Amino acid sequence: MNEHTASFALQVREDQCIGCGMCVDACAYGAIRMAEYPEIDPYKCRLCGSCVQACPSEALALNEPETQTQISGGTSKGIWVLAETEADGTLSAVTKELLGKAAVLAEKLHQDVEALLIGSESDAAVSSLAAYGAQRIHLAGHSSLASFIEENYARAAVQVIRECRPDILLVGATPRGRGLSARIAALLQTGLTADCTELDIDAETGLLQQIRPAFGGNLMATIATPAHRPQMASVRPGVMKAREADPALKGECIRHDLSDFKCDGHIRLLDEVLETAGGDSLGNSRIVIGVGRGVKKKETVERICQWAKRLGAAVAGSRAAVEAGLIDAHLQVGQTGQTIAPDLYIAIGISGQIQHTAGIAGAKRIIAINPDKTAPIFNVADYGWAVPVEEALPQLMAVQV
Ligand SMILES: Cc1cc2nc3c(=O)[nH]c(=O)nc-3n(C[C@H](O)[C@H](O)[C@H](O)COP(=O)(O)OP(=O)(O)OC[C@H]3O[C@@H](n4cnc5c(N)ncnc54)[C@H](O)[C@@H]3O)c2cc1C
Repeated sequence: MNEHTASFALQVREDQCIGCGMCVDACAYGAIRMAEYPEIDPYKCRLCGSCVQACPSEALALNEPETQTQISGGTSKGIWVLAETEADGTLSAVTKELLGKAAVLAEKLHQDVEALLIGSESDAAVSSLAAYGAQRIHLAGHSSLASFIEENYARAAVQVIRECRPDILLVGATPRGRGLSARIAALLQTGLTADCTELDIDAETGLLQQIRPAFGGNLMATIATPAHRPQMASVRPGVMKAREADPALKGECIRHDLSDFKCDGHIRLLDEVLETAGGDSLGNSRIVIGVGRGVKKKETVERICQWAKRLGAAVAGSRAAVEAGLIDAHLQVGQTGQTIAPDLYIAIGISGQIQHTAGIAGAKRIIAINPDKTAPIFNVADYGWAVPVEEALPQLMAVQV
């Protein structure tokens, strides 16, 4: 067997290999190179099994359970958070929130909170990670990680994770984190529960309970990863609570040697374009006005936008409002849109289906404006006004702020 078999699911039985090279031809990913025996690149191999089928001498075999058990060995330790930074190098809000939850989990498991920061060694981010509770900060720096390329970041993360074997890895379900976490989980052959709304530890088994809405929000599913490590979960921004930062806290910094790190090579960054669509500002706004299908007219949405400007509020919308062309898709709030936690959410013409309210669960106060008194939005609203938007808006706009 070659060197990959201990940590990789595709085995090469050298004593059976006749050196025909049919596996090389069969591989659609260019993952096999013929030396004396086939050499598998674990980063390129997708475990599709084409080479196994093509091999006339049964010299290749997929051995998933054995590999996964080995990765899952009993030595996994540490609640890790995959840190994400903003363009200015500061820590993203979701990273702080995940560190807050990691501290709660770590206390239950008597383990440490650790953070993995890829590509950046920004002092601000490192001291911030420590201040928010990371006891150990793993830095994975390399020239090819200066810009975010998902494939390269995933490989770097996997290299460090294989070395340190964390028990749990939490990732922000941001546009970056979603793709990255999926790649990391696939490379490590472990499970990943995306978009968790709650995390806990099972008192009996010590397993991470990964809780999220399922079947269109009709039930809450609790998912566990009993046989693989790390147990991976992604969490949307705004769902968990960050703990207070303590600048006096100092974390241990561990720089990982990635000198022999090989980047994917398939993807080259040609240009970076600044995203100005405004979706980010939604997450940072203290007041958000949600537009629903009940608003009906574009002109009414424009008037709501004028009112929002006066209030210093951002405007978002329901999926039905997006589908009706009233609101841009990147401003959709809910299960398949953004999760927000403003101080005040004003829902206008929104019925309040679970798929929408899943995105505003963290809002401190909710005001609902809807002529239908039986609309479910009133069940979650702190204040309700059962009038049509056409009647409410002129009165709201007349109020001096
Ligand atoms: C898998 C899945 C994922 C989904 N993800 C999301 C998601 O991320 N976000 C999301 O929002 N939805 C999502 N949905 C859709 C969701 O189920 C609802 O269909 C949607 O939220 C309804 O939007 P709405 O409240 O604007 O429209 P409606 O349900 O049509 O409600 C319109 C409301 O406007 C009121 N109204 C009528 N006239 C007026 C008036 N003149 N003034 C004021 N109010 C008025 C009505 O009384 C009604 O309550 C998802 C659905 C599925 C199945």
